[in-house]
Amino acid sequence: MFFKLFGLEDGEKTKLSKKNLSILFAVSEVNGLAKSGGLADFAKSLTESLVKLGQDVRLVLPDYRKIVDNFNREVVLSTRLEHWPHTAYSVAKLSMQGVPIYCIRCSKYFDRSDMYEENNEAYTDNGERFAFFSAACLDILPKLAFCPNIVHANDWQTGFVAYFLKKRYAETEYFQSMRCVISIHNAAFKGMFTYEELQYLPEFRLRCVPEAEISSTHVTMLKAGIVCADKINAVSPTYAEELKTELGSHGMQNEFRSRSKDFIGILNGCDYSVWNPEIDKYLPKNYRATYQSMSFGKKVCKQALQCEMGLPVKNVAMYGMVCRLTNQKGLHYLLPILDNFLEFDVQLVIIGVGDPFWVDQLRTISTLHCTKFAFLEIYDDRLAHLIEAGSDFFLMPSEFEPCGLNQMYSMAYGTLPIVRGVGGLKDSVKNYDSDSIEATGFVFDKPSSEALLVTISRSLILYIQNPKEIDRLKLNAMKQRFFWSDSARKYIAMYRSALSESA
Ligand SMILES: Nc1ncnc2c1ncn2[C@@H]1O[C@H](COP(=O)(O)OP(=O)(O)O[C@H]2O[C@H](CO)[C@@H](O)[C@H](O)[C@H]2O)[C@@H](O)[C@H]1O
Repeated sequence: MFFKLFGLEDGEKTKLSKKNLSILFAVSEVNGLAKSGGLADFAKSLTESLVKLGQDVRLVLPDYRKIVDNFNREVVLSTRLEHWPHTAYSVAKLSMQGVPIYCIRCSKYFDRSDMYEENNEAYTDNGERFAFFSAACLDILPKLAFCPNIVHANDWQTGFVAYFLKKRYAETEYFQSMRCVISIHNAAFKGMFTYEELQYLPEFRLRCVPEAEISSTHVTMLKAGIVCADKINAVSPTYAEELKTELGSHGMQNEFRSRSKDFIGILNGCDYSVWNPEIDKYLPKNYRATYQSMSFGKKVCKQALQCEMGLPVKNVAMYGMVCRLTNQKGLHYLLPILDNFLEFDVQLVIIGVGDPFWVDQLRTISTLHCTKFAFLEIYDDRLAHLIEAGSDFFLMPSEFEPCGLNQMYSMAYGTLPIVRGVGGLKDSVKNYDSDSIEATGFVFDKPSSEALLVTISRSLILYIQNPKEIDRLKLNAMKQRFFWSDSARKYIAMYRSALSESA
């Protein structure tokens, strides 16, 4: 079926399937080393799944200061980038769960407190930093004698990988059989810079790079990736469709539409070795998908969550939310109705870091409703797991959501997601109002606070009036499976189609 998706015939499928692929996976964060959000989960889980399916995958990321040095890292290369006058760099190699990882070590760019920003201000030289990283991703290949079939770029930070492969290395034999794919995790972040900021790149000195240009003064790294990659995917089928529309494309509908033949959606998976209430080391009580185990386990976890967040320990509907505090996550739908919502007999827990505008408001409202609403400005893995387990409902009223992972994590923990029907949320949550038998959560469509309030109220009424039905839905949700191995197979099909079409 996946081969059909890309128009390959069965004969070709057999021929191509015989050989495992080698893949360089270029990404700006990976869970376990450096994480700011879902991109890091994606990088770790997909590369591990590809390795389990027999592919030779090597990951490359910047060697940030925050990467803790408890791996046995070996420096395998010390070199410098041609055309990049002052920047010597080295490559430290480590291995995580069977995936070799090359860390690009360049103190000028990456030995800083954080990855992209400090005190909510993006680093002013991010263009230079990630242009350098993208160039280094390819520069290391002949020097390390690794000649992958596929270079897999992710989001704007590695958009120039595709550009360099297509342009800078077009005539270089070593690179000629390599093909590039790019995954779009969030097209709202485009990596927009002036030509001025990219003057280290000889190609940009004449200020005429149509592949990346969006005006006479500015370029975006994401556009370069979309224009130059052989294949493109968004992280859910619905987001792939949204990206071709004016409303959902973050202003890039023309670029996405012009590549529609090479553009598909592949839904992310859920890593059940990490997000599984049966084995989760962060929970005070583990549980599985049977009525007794789930209701007792979730009750203990709810009490632990209430204690930890300073809320009264009582049997009450618990709503949870864990996210980066940005406009994307729909806080502008939630905040106007919070006072109303908190008049009900409910509790709400939110943790997140991000925009001070949202932090201040959440803090103020939580002080006013301190017996019902706890907010912590914190990034904390353990608490994220406890919220998933101890809540009855998980809020994701996103403005847009390329895929979303927390709704999948919620379902695994028997916590019903309340989501807006966009992107991957639409593709992964079955709405109670559309199919009450198969339902795994609640979905609303209208981008409004009222629509969210109606849906939350509906979930609460069901919780109070028909707790057995809620438990049935929770068990439904726990039995859902979004395997990374399924996603990985679709990526392999995309890689093969990139290779076969250009062969
Ligand atoms: N305060 C906190 N404490 C602990 N953990 C926290 C946290 N805030 C966030 N996280 C964690 O960060 C991850 C967030 O993942 P998401 O996919 O929901 O969103 P994100 O928008 O970052 O990712 C983008 O990329 C991914 C991957 O493709 C897409 O699914 C998504 O739609 C797209 O926006 C989860 O693992 C979550 O638990």
